[in-house]
Amino acid sequence: MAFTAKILLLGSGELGREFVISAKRLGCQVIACDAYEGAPAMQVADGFEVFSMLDGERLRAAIEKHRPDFIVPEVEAIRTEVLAEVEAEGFCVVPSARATQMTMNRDAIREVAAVELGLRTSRYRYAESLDEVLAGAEHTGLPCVIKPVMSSSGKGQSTVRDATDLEKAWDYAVANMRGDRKRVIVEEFVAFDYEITLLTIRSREGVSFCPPIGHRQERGDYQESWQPTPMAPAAIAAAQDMARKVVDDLGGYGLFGVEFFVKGEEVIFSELSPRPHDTGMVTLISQNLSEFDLHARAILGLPVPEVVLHGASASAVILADRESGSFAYEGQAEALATPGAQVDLRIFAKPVTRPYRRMGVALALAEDTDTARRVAAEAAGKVRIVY
Ligand SMILES: Nc1ncnc2c1ncn2[C@@H]1O[C@H](COP(=O)(O)OP(=O)(O)OP(=O)(O)O)[C@@H](O)[C@H]1O
Ligand SMILES: NCC(=O)N[C@@H]1O[C@H](COP(=O)([O-])[O-])[C@@H](O)[C@H]1O
Ligand SMILES: [Mg+2]
Repeated sequence: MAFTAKILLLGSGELGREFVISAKRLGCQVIACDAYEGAPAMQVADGFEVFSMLDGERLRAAIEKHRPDFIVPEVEAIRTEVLAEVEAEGFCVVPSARATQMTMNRDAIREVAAVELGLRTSRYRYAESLDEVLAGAEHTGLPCVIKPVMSSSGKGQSTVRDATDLEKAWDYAVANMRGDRKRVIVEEFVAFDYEITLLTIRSREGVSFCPPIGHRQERGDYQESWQPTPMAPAAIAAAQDMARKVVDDLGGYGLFGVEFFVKGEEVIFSELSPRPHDTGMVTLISQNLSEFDLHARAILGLPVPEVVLHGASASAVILADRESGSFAYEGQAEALATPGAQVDLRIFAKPVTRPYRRMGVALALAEDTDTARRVAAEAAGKVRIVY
């Protein structure tokens, strides 16, 4: 078979699944990798490999076995030293080995953003012991947010309002971190008016942006997102300016999800993913090209036209509430018939459930954002996981 390019996907969750579909539509061959068999992206890929992305030897072996044209990270926690090595040997790491290295560790990207690029961020300190956590909280003040330097989707993250809870937050962060560095970031709690993800595309043609995505998080994990979200022109311009600086610094081609907090006139940089973002799943219904299509185009060196919004849209998550390896879905018909908007579903077909694990999303396209949010949430609520 003649493929346009061979892609090795590192991480095979729901974001990878949609990326595989986009890349395969453009004629790519995709080998999907993750730590467990039957991962969402593996189900739609040409081949798969099962190993931990943090296992450097297995990672290198997979790269040497498949010799892909593009290595596309889909998760944060990867043995990025191997990516730097293979990039030096001539492999193409998306968007760049440096981008994956910097964003995997909150301390690394924070230094780039706050120190090298001088972007506005929350006050912060790093800590490697309880004593350093206490000192960090002195510096940031309370409430503060404590996060392992390596984690995602809010894992190991907590907001501390009372100094007596700092020890619990430190223990929780250490118990839930990824990788082997016992280090946390202590951040000033930003009482923002709202937060956004600015999907930023860096391609051969330059840097471009999708309309800002608003979202709501619980336990550090996204619950619903919507697009567009009302934002003062000056605030959009400030966010775009910061996003451009960061992606130009990180380099390479692809789509990035750049996260900001907005408080009054102030736009505060939080962090970014050098890949499609979970809150960006709303683009599966809102845009002419989804964030996954845009990532694929930027990587492959194909034209990235201006994004056209179909209308006000929203996504809402479908979460599991317990551990199980035997379950089914019900209520899809009712969900898809929710009145007031065009509704769609993505069920990720993950093989097992866990409390709060994201199993699917409902999508809605409506007259206005409030309606889209309401319908998406209602539709998500109608999909039941029966154990
Ligand atoms: N300093 C802060 N002040 C106020 N809220 C915060 C702060 N840091 C994080 N949050 C809240 O927690 C959410 C998750 O934080 P963050 O994006 O840093 O975690 P994450 O684990 O990297 O999540 P993901 O991988 O899903 O992006 C933010 O979107 C925000 O709602
Ligand atoms: N915020 C990052 C994010 O949303 N990542 C997405 O979640 C998957 C892991 O899900 P799991 O924990 O249910 O296996 C990842 O593979 C990716 O698609
Ligand atoms: Mg985040």
